[in-house]
Amino acid sequence: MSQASSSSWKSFLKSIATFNGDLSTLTAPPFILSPVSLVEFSQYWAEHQNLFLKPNFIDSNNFNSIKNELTDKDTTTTLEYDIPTPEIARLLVVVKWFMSTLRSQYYSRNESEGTEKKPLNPFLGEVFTGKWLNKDHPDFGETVLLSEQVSHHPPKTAFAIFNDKNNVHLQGYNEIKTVFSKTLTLSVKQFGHAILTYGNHNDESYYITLPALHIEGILQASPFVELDGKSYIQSSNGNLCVLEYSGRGYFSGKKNSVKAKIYTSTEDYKSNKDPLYLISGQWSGICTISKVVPKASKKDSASLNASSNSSSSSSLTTPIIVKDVLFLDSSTDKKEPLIVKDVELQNPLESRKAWLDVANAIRAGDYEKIVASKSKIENAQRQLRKEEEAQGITWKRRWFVDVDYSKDIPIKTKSIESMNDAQSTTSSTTTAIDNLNINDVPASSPTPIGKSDENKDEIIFATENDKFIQLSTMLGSSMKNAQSGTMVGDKDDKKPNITALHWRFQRKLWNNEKEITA
Ligand SMILES: CCC(=O)OC[C@H](C)CC[C@H]1O[C@H]2C[C@H]3[C@@H]4CC=C5C[C@@H](O)CC[C@]5(C)[C@H]4CC[C@]3(C)[C@H]2[C@@H]1C
Repeated sequence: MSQASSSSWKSFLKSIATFNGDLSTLTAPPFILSPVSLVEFSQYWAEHQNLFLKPNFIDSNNFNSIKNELTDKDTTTTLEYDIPTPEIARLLVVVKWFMSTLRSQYYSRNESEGTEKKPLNPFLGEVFTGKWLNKDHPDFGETVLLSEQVSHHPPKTAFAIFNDKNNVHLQGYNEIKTVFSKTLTLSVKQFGHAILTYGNHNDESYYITLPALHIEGILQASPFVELDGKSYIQSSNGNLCVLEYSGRGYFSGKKNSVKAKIYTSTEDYKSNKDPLYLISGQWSGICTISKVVPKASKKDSASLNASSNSSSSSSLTTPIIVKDVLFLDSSTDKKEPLIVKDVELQNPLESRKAWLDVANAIRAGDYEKIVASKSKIENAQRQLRKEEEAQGITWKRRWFVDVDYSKDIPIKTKSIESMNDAQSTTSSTTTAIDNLNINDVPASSPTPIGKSDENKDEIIFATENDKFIQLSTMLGSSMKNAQSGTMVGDKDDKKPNITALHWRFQRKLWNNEKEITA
């Protein structure tokens, strides 16, 4: 009997009818449950270590060699035009890395288990750590992954991925809001973002917004993700990549379709100029790249039109797409395995140890045991919250703090600047925030608006040269807690009383960590 016609799936679909927005209230049948917790999903940001670290090795001496990697499988056809600058070469590889993460993030359960699955809902304070050893690439060195559930109501996961040998670090956080459509498609809006920094290139940074998505196929009990709308990669050197997603029936009629356009400035994008490159295909498979030869400027085309017949003038008004060559095949690009400690060596807060009984029950398809072992964890959490409430304290986040970017709250540069002076040469504020001691925020500072009830006392303030402020300003995107990719002036950006709190990694907290190792 197909799963779709099973009575358990039918009653599950009925329960969706009364869905209240909190996914954890839905008890899905065992076959759709994943034994993996959502806190593990942060690993999907860097499984392609070769692409994640490569921009670090691209500089003014070797940047044009990227062309040799943008070739067709027959390696005879390469991208015809030279890469214009090292910055564009690095952005092309950052885009290649980002597109490789999409297959990991949104397709890997389909690949390994046949369909999308419902992940375990992490408890507050749940952590997941691991390492990519990169043994085949001594020049890479190790990359560390830290992931922490910084909020349970609503669920928010913060992550930090760093490679000290090459001074490359990625940090970010994610929150989702979900709603079912009448056709039982689950629409998912993402909140949060990621910031990628290449320290060896003068802290060159990339602000990465998170795409919206929806889950199709729930009715047929074979769910899969489709990405929607646009997402952005804004570089601190001005270059920009805009990605646009669609499913079957849109641009190419294929599922998991994506079009990415590379611009040398956000202004070019906003004034509808031609992109430098067009990358298109499927984020779960093959994408090709083409050089876009810009339309002639109005003046040129007018003079040329005067001397040539009308047929050639049409060639001056539309960009010429020069030859598609292979950009990325995310289904074959090599993944580096993440090394995770054995469960016996894990702390009780570490995901695979905490969920061990539940994960085994899910793998055994033992419904009663799933319910019993899950409620044991949930009851223990409820008890913890009650005790904290009674003592008037809140759960202490381990490696992340909530930074307030509200413009209307004075940015406490004094105390932070004096902190910075003490640190001598730090340039980027992420370092300042990394080393900021959250007790240094003046007690007199007003409690910023709209604190979530789980983290009243962990707010620190942004400082003026914060990467997030710089990059959001370049992109023109909202710094508030609006859906990822919202632009300043959009409806969501103008909501009254909307907060501007974003989770930030504090390296000092990890350096002082005594109980948990990567
Ligand atoms: C709730 C109804 C239900 O259980 O239906 C079962 C179906 C499996 C569909 C619902 C689940 O689908 C999962 C897909 C998950 C997203 C996958 C990838 C990411 C990217 C990552 O960086 C952040 C998290 C995110 C957005 C996952 C969020 C949770 C999703 C939507 C799961 C759904 C519960």
